[in-house]
Amino acid sequence: RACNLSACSSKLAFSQVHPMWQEPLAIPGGDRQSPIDIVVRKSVFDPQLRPLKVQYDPRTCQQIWNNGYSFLVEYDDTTDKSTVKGGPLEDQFRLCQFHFHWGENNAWGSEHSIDRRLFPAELHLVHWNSDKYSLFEEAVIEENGLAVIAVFLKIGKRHEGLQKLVDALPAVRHKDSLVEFTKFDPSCLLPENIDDYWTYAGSLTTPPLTEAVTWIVMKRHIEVSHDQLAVFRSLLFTSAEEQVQRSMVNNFRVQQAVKGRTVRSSFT
Ligand SMILES: NS(=O)(=O)c1ccc(NCc2ccco2)c([N+](=O)[O-])c1
Ligand SMILES: [Zn+2]
Repeated sequence: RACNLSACSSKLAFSQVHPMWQEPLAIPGGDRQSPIDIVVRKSVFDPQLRPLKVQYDPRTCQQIWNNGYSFLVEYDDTTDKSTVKGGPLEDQFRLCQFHFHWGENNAWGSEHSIDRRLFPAELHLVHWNSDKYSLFEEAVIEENGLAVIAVFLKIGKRHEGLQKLVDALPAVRHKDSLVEFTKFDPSCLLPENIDDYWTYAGSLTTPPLTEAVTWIVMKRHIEVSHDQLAVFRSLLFTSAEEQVQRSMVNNFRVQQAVKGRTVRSSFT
């Protein structure tokens, strides 16, 4: 075991962090890109925003895989068992996956920021409009196709619910690795209060960057321990076959221009 590890460590020459991907020159539309900095004093309270209604069934949880950008926990979205509605949403949206973005240290890592404050990591719960479309792939190109709930992570006490996920990560260390992962209820990753949020019209933050997302950014963060987040950083961008392994860190996109958009708040 020890000798294998030493052979393994000599093979893994860790290079410095590369930009995750080249920002494309032409972006579809380009006037509602994500992520953004949310300037609190410029956000507009909208009393018509209703409370979010989140209904997740842990039995729809299927697998975890490393797609070379992040690790994704994927849900069975062939029925309306795990959904979100209300809030800024006119329709019902089905949960298809959740993933995170994080930094190489605790000073940064989130994609959105609040008055320029960055967090060490950010959770994205991705849903697609199942009232209007029949597949995620159809919804991802429509302007009202997706709804992503974003939750900031702060370093603090250990998050008991997250630990089951953290324990599964070594099995998906390399890009394209996948393991079965079941009976995980992602509502344990939501803050107690989900009534206070900001919402704005934006895009996917990785290719294809389509402007299909109603963003719902939670005002309240959740806490995870330093050690739990360190396991996220033990993942790799690279597949097992690649000579040079690169740590999966700083997998966030640079912030984009607000371009006249209004960020609404559900609270005063
Ligand atoms: N950081 S995010 O929540 O905006 C985001 C980004 C990309 C994708 N997917 C990339 C994609 C879509 C179609 C083909 O490939 C997803 N997602 O799939 O949930 C979410
Ligand atoms: Zn994301």
